[in-house]
Amino acid sequence: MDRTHTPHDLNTPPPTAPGGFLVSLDGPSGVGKTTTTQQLHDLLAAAGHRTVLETQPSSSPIGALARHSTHTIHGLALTCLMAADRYHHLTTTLLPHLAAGRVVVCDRYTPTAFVLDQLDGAETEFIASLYRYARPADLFVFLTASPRVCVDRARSRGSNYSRFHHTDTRSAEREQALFAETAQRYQRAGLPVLELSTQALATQEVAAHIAERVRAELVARHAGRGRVA
Ligand SMILES: Nc1ncnc2c1ncn2[C@@H]1O[C@H](COP(=O)(O)OP(=O)(O)OP(=O)(O)O)[C@@H](O)[C@H]1O
Ligand SMILES: Cc1cn([C@H]2C[C@H](O)[C@@H](COP(=O)(O)O)O2)c(=O)[nH]c1=O
Repeated sequence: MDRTHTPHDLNTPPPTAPGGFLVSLDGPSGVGKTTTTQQLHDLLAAAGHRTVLETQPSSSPIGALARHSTHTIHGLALTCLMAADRYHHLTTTLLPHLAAGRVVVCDRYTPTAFVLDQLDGAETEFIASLYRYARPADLFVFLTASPRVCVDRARSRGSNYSRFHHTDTRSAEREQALFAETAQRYQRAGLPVLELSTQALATQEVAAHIAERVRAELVARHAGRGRVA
């Protein structure tokens, strides 16, 4: 890995991001998405990137409805509600940020749909066609940890308001398996995927690792080398 310009080199301007850069973080409940997203945002901003932090479901009225309705809305209705929020979020918020050249760090994106919508009965072909027009992320980060660790973290954090905030290991195992399948699906499709365990690394280290990959992708893009493998 090229370490000549780490995110901590505040004296060297970071590579710019014409067209913006979208990095999404997905993974099972309790794996550390929200914590890592915040730290990644802060790290990139400290390195001089124009960075915004976004979350899905979004903060719009559609997103608020989706986020707080997992106990009352099920199956395809929830799948479609999440898709409505995601497209609304894209057109009103994510795409304008990207057009302005910002680095957007997003807590959950389309990979979550492949997992949670499947858990609710949707077929993968249906989910794939639903998101045919969604701009892919420039880097899809999949955070991993053992189901036991995820359940323990979610339990100790509290505030488990959703039926997808699993507090039993069997559900967490199923969720973890679907995230692993989804990461493979994205890789097979040629999309840029980074799988990273949060089990052995402190949150700062996880965020630093992702920030380094973002920088490497931007450097490669800048140099006309396309993407980091
Ligand atoms: N790398 C880590 N090492 C140890 N603990 C962590 C790590 N990352 C997050 N945590 C802790 O795990 C708990 C869950 O983290 P967080 O809320 O960020 O997970 P999440 O993936 O966003 O969960 P959910 O999808 O359920 O909202 C928090 O108490 C957080 O402090
Ligand atoms: C993006 C997305 C989210 N959900 C559900 C999963 C959770 O219940 C909430 C998100 O809250 P968290 O604090 O990030 O865990 O929304 C969903 O069902 N489908 C989706 O695509």
